[in-house]
Order: sequence, then C-alpha cells, then structure tokens
Amino acid sequence: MSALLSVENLSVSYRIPGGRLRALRDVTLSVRRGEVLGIVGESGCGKSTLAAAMIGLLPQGATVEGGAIRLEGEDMRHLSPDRQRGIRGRSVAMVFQDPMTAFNPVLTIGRQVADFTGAHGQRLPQAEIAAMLERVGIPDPARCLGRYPHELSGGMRQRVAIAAALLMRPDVLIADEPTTALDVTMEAQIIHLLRALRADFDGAIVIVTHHLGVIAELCDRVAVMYAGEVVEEAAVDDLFHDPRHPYSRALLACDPAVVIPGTGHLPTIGGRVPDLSVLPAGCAFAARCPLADALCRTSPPRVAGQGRSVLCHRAATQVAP
Ligand SMILES: Nc1ncnc2c1ncn2[C@@H]1O[C@H](COP(=O)(O)OP(=O)(O)OP(=O)(O)O)[C@@H](O)[C@H]1O
Repeated sequence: MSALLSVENLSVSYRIPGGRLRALRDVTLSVRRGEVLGIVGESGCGKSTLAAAMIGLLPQGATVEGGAIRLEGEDMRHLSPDRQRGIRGRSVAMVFQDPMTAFNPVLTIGRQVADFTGAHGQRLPQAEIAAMLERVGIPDPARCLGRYPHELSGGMRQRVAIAAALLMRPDVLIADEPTTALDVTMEAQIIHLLRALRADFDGAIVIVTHHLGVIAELCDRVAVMYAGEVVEEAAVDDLFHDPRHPYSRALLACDPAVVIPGTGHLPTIGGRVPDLSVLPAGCAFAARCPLADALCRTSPPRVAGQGRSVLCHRAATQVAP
C-alpha cells in the first residue's frame, strides 16, 4: 500500500541570533493507512519540529530548507494557504502534549469542540459530539460539554482533545507527546484508549514520544531520531530485539525497565546532544558512541540497510557495543 503521509529529505532550520540551528536534516519517512508510526528520541532531537512540519504548522523563524511533505502524493508545501488550512485539522489532525494549552479557559468544552469542528467546515450535531466523547471514555458526555477546561483532569482533557481530532475524521492523526503531561495512571489509560481506537481508525497515526514504553505499546514501526536526523527506522519488534544503531541501543539500555545489575542505578547515555547550530563534521553521535572511529568523526554516514534503515558507518559490521 502506498504512503498516506510522507516526508522526503526534509530539512528545517530555525533562525537564531548569529546563525541558524539545523533542527531537521534530510529526514525521510512515511506512514501508510492503518499503520502507527512512532518517532522517538531525546529532548531536542527534532521530534516536535517534525510533527509541526507534518501538519504545516512550523513556528515563526523556522525555514524549510528543502524536501517535501506529501499527503497522498501531493506536496503540501505547494498548496494554496486556503487548501493547507483545509488539510490541517481535517485531513491531518494533531493532539498536543498539554491539552490545557490547546483549550480556551473561559469557554465551555462543548462550545470549543463545536467551534473547532465548525472552523473546519463541519457543523456537527451535539449528539454526534457526545457520542464521540463517550467513545473516548468520558463517562457523562452531556455534563462534560457544559464544563470548563480547568474542571476536567489532565487525562479527561486529553480524551476531549483526541475526540475533537477524531470528529474531523482525519486521514492522519499526529499525537505529539500525548501522555507526557499525565501521571502514570492516566498515561496508562490514554495508551489503552489509543490502542482501542487504532482498531477502528482506518487512517494512519504518528506518535511522537521520548518514551520507549509508548512505542512498544502502540506502534508498528519506529523512527529513532538523533540531532535532527532519523538514525534508524525499523519495525518495532526488530528495534526492540535487534537495535542496530549505537544510539538506538543506548536508548534501549536507558529504559527504566533496565537497571544496572547490583547497583539499582539506571544507565544513562554519557555526553549530550551536539549544538545543532555548530554540528560536527562527521556523525553527530560520534562523540557519545562507543564504536566511533576516525571515519565516524570526519565523514557523515549514509543510510545503510535493506528493509530497515540505519544511519551509521558501523551498522554493516554489526559490532556489539
Ligand atoms: N522556535 C524555535 N526557535 C529556535 N530554535 C528552536 C525552536 N523550536 C525548537 N528549536 C530548537 O530545535 C531543536 C529541535 O527541537 P524540537 O522541539 O523539535 O525537539 P524535540 O525532540 O521535540 O524536543 P522536546 O522533546 O524537548 O520537545 C532544539 O535544539 C530546539 O532548541
């Protein structure tokens, strides 16, 4: 099946005082109908910039330096602003990390959901809105519609945000850190909800997270990002059982489920993500990589591998760390 949403060789930079910060470099990935793609990586590696680019909502100061973002083959960057607005929310809908920031505190939930769907050309009957709230697990939808955002828990607000997105019947649902602002119990409930929804949502879902547990629970495929690049893309099972990029291995080794035997301490990845405004000449991970050699430090790697892609000089040699 062909890609529903794809990003091809996408490069995005931000203007910063004295230069530019290269937030995305040559990113290529795609998601098909019925598929859930996870995007994972440490803070600052470009996940949110990628999600924003996918829905055409890059912040001021961001420039697309090259590449394409295609919805069913059509490059969204070449569409008129009107058509782009039509696609946002309707064909591609987004759920944000903290739904409180997405809601207006002085309007009721019902008014806001109606305004949101109305803004995208759909005047939906209250009954349909209430039915969707019920479907996402809101116990008394009619009462919820009359409440203000601060009267709901974080988990309930996130359910409303998911319902509002789904009411648009989008082809692609992008969820940017949908559980990060929630406590552990609510996080588990939202993961459970997204799992249930994927069974009867026939579009594609993209989930951005720094949490490997969310990837394991929800996704079919995963793109691991580091310093603005996709360093590995693989089926979720393949990544968890046989990570090939040294950064993917390091991320898995830092999973809270993994504790250094005998110490009770969590392993961490030594060093830090490079400054994206002054990138090193070679591989961006070389300074932290246990396998790096002279080639890694001087020459940028190219994508290698069939069926799964790995951006690493050493991937072909498969040397374990
Ligand atoms: N508006 C902006 N102006 C300048 N730099 C920005 C802007 N937004 C993000 N950046 C920078 O771009 C890089 C990528 O940030 P981005 O938020 O996309 O990463 P992320 O992986 O989503 O991180 P997080 O999980 O912390 O949100 C970072 O170095 C960040 O500081």
